[in-house]
Amino acid sequence: MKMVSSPVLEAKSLTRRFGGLVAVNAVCFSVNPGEIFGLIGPNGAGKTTLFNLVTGMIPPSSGQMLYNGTEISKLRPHQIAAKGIARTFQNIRLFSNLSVLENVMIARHLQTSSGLLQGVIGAAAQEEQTTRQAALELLELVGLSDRAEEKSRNLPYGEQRRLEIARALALQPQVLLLDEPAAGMNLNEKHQLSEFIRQIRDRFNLTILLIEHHVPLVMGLCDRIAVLDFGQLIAMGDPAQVRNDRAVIEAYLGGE
Ligand SMILES: Nc1ncnc2c1ncn2[C@@H]1O[C@H](COP(=O)(O)OP(=O)(O)OP(=O)(O)O)[C@@H](O)[C@H]1O
Repeated sequence: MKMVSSPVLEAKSLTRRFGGLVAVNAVCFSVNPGEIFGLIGPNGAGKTTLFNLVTGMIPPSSGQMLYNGTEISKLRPHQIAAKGIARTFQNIRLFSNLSVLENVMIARHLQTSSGLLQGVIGAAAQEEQTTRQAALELLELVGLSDRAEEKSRNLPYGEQRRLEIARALALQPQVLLLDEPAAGMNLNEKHQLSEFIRQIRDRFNLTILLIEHHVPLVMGLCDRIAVLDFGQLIAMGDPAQVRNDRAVIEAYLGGE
């Protein structure tokens, strides 16, 4: 008999209003362990709002978000991150004056027992060394180890995006949310990114949600795709199902 695993994430009629606008409207979906789950839709469809709901940046107006079967909708963003849901942002958010290595180490400190303060004052030298080593390994993984001492603001855009992913991975998440990870990348970089996302999924046993406008990347990478339009989920399925869905073609793909 085939084992059916329970979902890592489950949205139950998740709704978010901004005044009269329903940015996310009674959205239901679940994401299985190890899936790469894509979220697409026209500008303003509610994709980032949905990410903000999953990560606790904003509370839902109604509905629930479950993580491993437990409701997380009322938790603060740092509590949700500590539980194992990490993210990157559409507009890169790095500590621009800190080095590449420090950007990753700071995230990692949040996960270690003695915490940020002790790490900074060096009270836990052993742990500091471990944190540094782990951060360097992550930089190696994203191909940035030779930029470790550079201030992050000096990196080109594509490298800043990869640094953001390294920083999110430093939280040792179970779930990783990527908001337009390929934005601003050329075709070759997009290809590499796609391969990289698969690699980190396999290596860290991640479940990945990603928002992405580049349709070929989404279709080639994702196991399943959800399509939002005006806050509503208009389709969900594997890439072939979504590509051939009439409502999706009308709302989104037709304009590509
Ligand atoms: N804080 C806010 N206050 C008011 N309206 C908001 C807020 N955040 C988002 N919205 C509105 O909610 C709708 C959904 O926005 P959202 O950014 O989630 O869309 P999106 O699908 O991520 O778009 P894009 O692809 O352009 O990033 C839009 O109409 C937007 O203007």
